[in-house]
Amino acid sequence: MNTASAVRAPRGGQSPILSIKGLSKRFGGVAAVDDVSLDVFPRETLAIIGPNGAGKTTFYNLLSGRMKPTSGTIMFDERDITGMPAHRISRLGVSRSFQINNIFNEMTVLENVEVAVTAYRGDSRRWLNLASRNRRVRDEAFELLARLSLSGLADRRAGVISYGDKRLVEIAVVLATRPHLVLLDEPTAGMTPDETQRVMALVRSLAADGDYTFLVTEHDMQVVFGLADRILVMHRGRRLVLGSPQEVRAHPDVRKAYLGDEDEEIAP
Ligand SMILES: Nc1ncnc2c1ncn2[C@@H]1O[C@H](COP(=O)(O)OP(=O)(O)OP(=O)(O)O)[C@@H](O)[C@H]1O
Repeated sequence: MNTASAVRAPRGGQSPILSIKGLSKRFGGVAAVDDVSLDVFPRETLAIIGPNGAGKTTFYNLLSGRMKPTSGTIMFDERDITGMPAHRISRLGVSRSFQINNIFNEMTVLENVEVAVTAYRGDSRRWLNLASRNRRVRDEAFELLARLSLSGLADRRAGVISYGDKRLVEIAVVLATRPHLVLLDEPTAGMTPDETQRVMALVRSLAADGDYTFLVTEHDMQVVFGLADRILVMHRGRRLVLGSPQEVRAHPDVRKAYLGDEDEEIAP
């Protein structure tokens, strides 16, 4: 059981940070996302699960602006972001990490984070001279690396660090854009058990201390049940069940439609 969920579960009266109504995306005859409505509350961690083809990736593509929905609305922080281009959504505070590593292998770990900090800042610090601007970017990048226990790797070339560390650097790059809503795409895929534990501890501590709301797609049920305050189960594009880990684990439709009869898969 996720003990943090009792503290961070959405409270009555709290405004959602993300409010989705009747969201659909069709590809010809296929409804990849089919009339999904959902509220996500500040500082909760919501896992999105479902079998292959359930619509998880398409759902992320709609939220991050990579695809425009066929119908429905997406409100983020009380602003309508439906169909907005990805760069504008990212500027508003929605950031997405990808399953595939997208950091620069030839640069050091620190430089990778500095690039992200600089890109986020744009020209907002034009008034500073170059030296102090660089120093501030470096300080912020160092701070992020420390937060993720990556300081020891700051001067290593990103191409030579372990796969698990690369994924953590990627999370640092995502956080450098100062998001409020973070979309994590299979954050522990391909990781060793130790690396998986590190990522889980990191997400838990960021969710507990920081001003972050996480959506997490993940196939590893131990990770899902270990991290999530609530779980959305998708099936054939539709919202099948939304509830606490306990509710989802006990729900007969989840076992039938998603997990089949393989009970051990849902019991972490
Ligand atoms: N660009 C596209 N063109 C046509 N069909 C698509 C496209 N993208 C997704 N689909 C279809 O939409 C459905 C949902 O796919 P999606 O990739 O969103 O599912 P998923 O839950 O992310 O699956 P997985 O766990 O395998 O990544 C599938 O039937 C898929 O074939």
